[in-house]
Amino acid sequence: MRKIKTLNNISQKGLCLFGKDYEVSESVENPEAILVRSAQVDTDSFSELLAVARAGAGVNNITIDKASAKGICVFNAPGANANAVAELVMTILGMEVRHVFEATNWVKNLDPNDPALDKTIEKGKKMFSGTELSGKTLGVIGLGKIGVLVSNYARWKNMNVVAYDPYPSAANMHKLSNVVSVVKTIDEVIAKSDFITVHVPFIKGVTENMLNEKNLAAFKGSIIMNFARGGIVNMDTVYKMLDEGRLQSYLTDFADKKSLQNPKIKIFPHLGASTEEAEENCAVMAVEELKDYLEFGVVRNSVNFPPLDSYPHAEVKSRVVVINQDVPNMIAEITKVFGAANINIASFSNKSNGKIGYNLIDVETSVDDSIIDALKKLEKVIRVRVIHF
Ligand SMILES: NC(=O)C1=CN([C@@H]2O[C@H](COP(=O)(O)OP(=O)(O)OC[C@H]3O[C@@H](n4cnc5c(N)ncnc54)[C@H](O)[C@@H]3O)[C@@H](O)[C@H]2O)C=CC1
Ligand SMILES: O=C(O)CCC(=O)C(=O)O
Repeated sequence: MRKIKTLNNISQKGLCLFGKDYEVSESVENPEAILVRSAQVDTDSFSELLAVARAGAGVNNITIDKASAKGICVFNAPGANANAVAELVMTILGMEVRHVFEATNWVKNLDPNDPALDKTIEKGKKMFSGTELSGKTLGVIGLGKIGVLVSNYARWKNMNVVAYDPYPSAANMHKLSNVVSVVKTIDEVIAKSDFITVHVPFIKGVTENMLNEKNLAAFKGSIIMNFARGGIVNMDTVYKMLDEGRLQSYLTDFADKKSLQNPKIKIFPHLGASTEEAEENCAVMAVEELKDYLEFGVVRNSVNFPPLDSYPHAEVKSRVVVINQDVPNMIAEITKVFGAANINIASFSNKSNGKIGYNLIDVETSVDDSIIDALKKLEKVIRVRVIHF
């Protein structure tokens, strides 16, 4: 029985794919794999752990470096919740420029017994007169799965879009509307935008404080949105800009203590991915990734291991998975162990990503413990396991 620990609420649509050979619950001890959304995972706390799957995009809640050092594969679910976030961002932006949050709140707090209620409402609505999105410029920082969708939705609303991403992927760029203006610096986005939205991962020391006092000095627009992660936009700068009237509002999925008190900051409860569709998509993708990894050693959508998507052919009896540091001569060292034991290798697949070397060695016989021990003894080998068919 394979043991899977779930943290957070994971959609049944994904969980039911595990099947009868899996014990899946929050209370599982010594799990082989963890399925998580936003909870913190310290991979060093689980001695048997082979893999962690994030049913979502951001992996800053998982100790990736510790995981790599122990040969634990970490997956995410790229794009599976992107539409949910993109729709929410555009919805909230549309509501904000029309002052919908304040307006509905004002109506709700009127005296229900006021005989002139209709008149009061008609008279008061001028307080909430807004602007339109059409013709305004949206700055998009990060053109990944979410940023591209946000850009395209903004174009459909007849907005101008100016966007920046230092590492755009071809797959994402092919999906981007060809009238989006892609610029080479974040400063250009800031200078040209009426509204800014960020869609990059939080990476300490890299995207941390990516929007800050220095570059936001050039912002002449009114709204900044952060539905990516707290820490990407420098909050001291936001408070200062709001106080000085240089910013109308800050809309975010991530609260900090001080922001709760500020009426110009609208905070949502990390709501971006909370749709039935996104939760199902993420859970299904994450469970499929975990099952393929545990049952076949296949690596798809890992954030720390190289991709290796190869199933064994019908005669294969054992698949040996060797995870090593990505240094020269490892393939020779590994194959030598099989040669010395006079075992024919039916198939050898190897991929590396500069940090991790990942090998799948298929044989048509069983593999005894002495081979595994010899592989484990190789310097720079991090982890070895055998999958029997
Ligand atoms: N509020 C919520 O519920 C959700 C929040 N998120 C957050 O949104 C982030 C983005 O999600 P996706 O678009 O799905 O991820 P993605 O991986 O498809 O896109 C991220 C983009 O950021 C870019 N990027 C990386 N480093 C950068 C840097 N230093 N400067 C500028 N761009 C950089 C990448 O090149 C990539 O194009 C996630 O990492 C996560 O933190 C994601 C889903 C739900
Ligand atoms: O699972 C969630 O609700 C959060 C989603 C998220 O932040 C992500 O996918 O990065």
